[in-house]
Amino acid sequence: MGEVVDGRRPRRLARLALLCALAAVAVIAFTGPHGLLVLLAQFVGLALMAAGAWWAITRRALLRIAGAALAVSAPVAVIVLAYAAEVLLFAAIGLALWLAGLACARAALRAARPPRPMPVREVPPPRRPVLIMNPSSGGGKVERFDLVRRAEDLGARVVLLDTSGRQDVAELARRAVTEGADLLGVAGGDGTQALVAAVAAEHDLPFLVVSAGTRNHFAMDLGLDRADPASCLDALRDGVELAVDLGRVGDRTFVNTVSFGAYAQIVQSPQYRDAKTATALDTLPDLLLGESGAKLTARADDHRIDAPQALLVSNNPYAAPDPVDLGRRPRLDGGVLGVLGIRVDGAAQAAELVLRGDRAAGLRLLSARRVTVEADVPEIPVAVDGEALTLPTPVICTLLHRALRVRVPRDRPGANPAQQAHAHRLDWRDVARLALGRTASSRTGGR
Ligand SMILES: Nc1ncnc2c1ncn2[C@@H]1O[C@H](COP(=O)(O)OP(=O)(O)OP(=O)(O)O)[C@@H](O)[C@H]1O
Repeated sequence: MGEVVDGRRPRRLARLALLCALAAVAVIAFTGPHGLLVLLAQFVGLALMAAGAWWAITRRALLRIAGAALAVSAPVAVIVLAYAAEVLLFAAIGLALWLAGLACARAALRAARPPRPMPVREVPPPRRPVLIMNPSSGGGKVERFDLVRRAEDLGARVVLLDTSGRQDVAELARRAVTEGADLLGVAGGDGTQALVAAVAAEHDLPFLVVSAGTRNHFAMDLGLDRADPASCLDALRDGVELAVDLGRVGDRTFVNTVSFGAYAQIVQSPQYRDAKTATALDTLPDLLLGESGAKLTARADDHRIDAPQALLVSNNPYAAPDPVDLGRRPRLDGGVLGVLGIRVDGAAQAAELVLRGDRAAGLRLLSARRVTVEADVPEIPVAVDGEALTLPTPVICTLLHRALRVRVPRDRPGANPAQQAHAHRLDWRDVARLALGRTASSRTGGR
């Protein structure tokens, strides 16, 4: 299913992007020294905001309040300064032009290098599908979307989880296989998806994802509709198959992420479920300033990440940092883990992170086939697809390449290239090349 690419579209969009960017610069230049002063103040304001946020999360009592006050007042001060210097309107127009330029630049690169969709395979419909449904997921989406009746109408057998206790979901899935299931599916959160996906992969059975959880990150990156979980059931009658990777951490399977460090430690706390923000605010100062929590060292293939405060290992890398694609993976069949490590030691580094993004020294973005996490303690908290666990060190993460057959509906929003995440970082040199009618280079994000 090749898409016809109009060769002139990327060039037009790239020229429009450059025009918007130049117009933004011209508008600011037009305001003279006042405008330039406000522009400079914006960067200082951003740095102060980040420093204030750092103090707000790593200190307690008065220092915390002062930090929060700085984080809020810095951007307000920039707006007041722009107003006093009578350049507020021009600053707003300049910002709007700059954002429009960014949007056109991104669209130009996307048109020039459309994301390559994951290959699909034609398959006959299943005859004995079994779906495990969690009535508590997503605040009761199974009932709200009438998923049991709809699935049964399409010939599936539904196993409803009893959420009054903790059921062994993997065991339920294995029993369904013994009883002859030729497809396993889950309507529930990502943690439950991972448990059943492991059983499906073990038996080389197709797996069906119904986006009935709260976050549904796996469903999103498969291109499924998160707003309408019932649409995922279309895969039972008119489905196609994708072969995607499965992550392994120790002897467990994960579909999205494994998180180490501050986040994993916080979600372990018994108070976390009832009071998320209060627990995080209470624990973060000690965790981030190194007074509690294990000291981690990660090895991602040949790279070493020393003492990260937070480390995220993902089943395939996330898209290059971009406000539109943030939190999405362009593909799930690339055969590599994504690795993101953060180490921030003070307010100055927090400011650098905000101003320089993925170019900041405190942020490491890598891809690797194997990640080993060591610690100065025998066990560490690990969040696996959002589930809080404690694992013995060293913890090893690997990937099983294309180990899971996922049955998805033929028509799904994420199959549209315009909806797919982009793997490339926005580079204005590429946009300029496109505007001149040359092809953009094919660098990928990550370092
Ligand atoms: N194996 C299980 N047995 C019984 N109840 C379960 C089981 N797994 C989850 N639950 C219950 O179901 C609730 C919802 O869990 P689930 O992770 O499926 O959905 P969610 O939390 O809405 O989604 P997300 O994982 O995206 O946040 C949990 O709070 C838990 O009480």
